[in-house]
Amino acid sequence: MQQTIEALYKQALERKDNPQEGSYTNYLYDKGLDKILKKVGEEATEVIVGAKNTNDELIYETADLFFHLMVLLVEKGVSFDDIKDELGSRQGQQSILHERENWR
Ligand SMILES: N=c1c2ncn([C@@H]3O[C@H](COP(=O)(O)OP(=O)(O)OP(=O)(O)O)[C@@H](O)[C@H]3O)c2ncn1[C@@H]1O[C@H](COP(=O)(O)O)[C@@H](O)[C@H]1O
Repeated sequence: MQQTIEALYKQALERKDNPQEGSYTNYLYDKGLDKILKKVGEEATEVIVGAKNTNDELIYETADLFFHLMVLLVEKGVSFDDIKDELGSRQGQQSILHERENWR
């Protein structure tokens, strides 16, 4: 079974709107922003360590980081569309940069 990052975001949003008993996501919301930021920092570090070890470890830690990032976005009231818009706005910029490099 596969899970998209957007579906992960929606799940995190659903937990915010409808808290569930025993939910790890709700545990993070209850602890607050500093706890979520601490987890994002830890998971980002674990991605770096994982990348130095094995791809299996890198994949595992990346999934952890994505999950905690989605919780952070929900906590801060940033929508997934905000991220998609930002990424979309860079697509054009990137090709302009490449064109400039090709002129040199
Ligand atoms: N993708 C994830 C996911 N990735 C990681 N984790 C949790 O993140 C935690 C990270 O482990 P750590 O050892 O770093 O943390 P810990 O020691 O358990 O807890 P801390 O006190 O350090 O926060 C684990 O408890 C994992 O279960 C996740 N928890 C939930 N999800 C998704 O969110 C959905 C809803 O989950 P609940 O909110 O728990 O119902 C799930 O069905 C999943 O799809």
